[in-house]
Amino acid sequence: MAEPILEIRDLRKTFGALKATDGVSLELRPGEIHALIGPNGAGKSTLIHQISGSLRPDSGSIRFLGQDMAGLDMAARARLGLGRSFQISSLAQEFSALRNVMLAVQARQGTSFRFLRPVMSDKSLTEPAMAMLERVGLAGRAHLPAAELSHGERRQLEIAIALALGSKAFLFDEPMAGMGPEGSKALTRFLDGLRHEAPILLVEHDMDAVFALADRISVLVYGRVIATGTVDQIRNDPEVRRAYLGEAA
Ligand SMILES: Nc1ncnc2c1ncn2[C@@H]1O[C@H](COP(=O)(O)OP(=O)(O)OP(=O)(O)O)[C@@H](O)[C@H]1O
Repeated sequence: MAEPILEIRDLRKTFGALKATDGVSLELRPGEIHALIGPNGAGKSTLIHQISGSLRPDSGSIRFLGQDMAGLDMAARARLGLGRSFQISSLAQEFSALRNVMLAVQARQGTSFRFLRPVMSDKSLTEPAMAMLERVGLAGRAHLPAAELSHGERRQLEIAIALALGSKAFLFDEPMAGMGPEGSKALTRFLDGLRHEAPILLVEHDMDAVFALADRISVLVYGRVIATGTVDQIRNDPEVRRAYLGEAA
């Protein structure tokens, strides 16, 4: 089997007496969407924060592309290709969608002396940025300020930025939240294709999206993974049904 892109071993994080992450191990493999589901407060976001580097684990290890992430901050992890779905507030709201993606292209190129040229006519930035916007279906909105985009369009823009940064794996924390049914369907189709570019660790409450997309699902309850398996295995797991899915699954 191919080497995992992301490998988490026995991760632990407590907040006072609360074991928010209680010995979690999981892997993200090339080409897969691995969904992380579980009830409110199970510790899904806490896990994502530890992987992205905004929260330090008490113990355990996180390896990305074979490298130990301990001691690396969020920016260093992003530079290595760990793409997080950004908080919407991190978009430069007054800048156009195109300009937002150009900033990411520029960050990846790490070029200097850029200031000698007018940025918006610099094709080495505009062309790749426009290509990313086309990929996520936002080319027609390229010149609108981020602030004027709809909720769903901002999500698409965040993904374009993650792509422009050259992400080798994506961490998405509830990308469907706040999307209408049409937006969710469109994003589901998009994520379906995105897995071939880079695998996705997907935290999501929308079970239709999870069941449509996931190659594997891990179920987190009280900070512990109680099951990992395919959609069918998880749907038919009696413990999962009891703890989370109920009889509706
Ligand atoms: N900074 C913090 N300090 C103290 N407790 C925290 C902190 N962050 C999270 N928690 C607690 O850790 C537990 C896990 O929270 P977390 O947000 O990771 O759950 P979740 O599975 O993402 O929930 P949801 O599905 O509602 O987003 C919760 O009991 C939460 O109250």
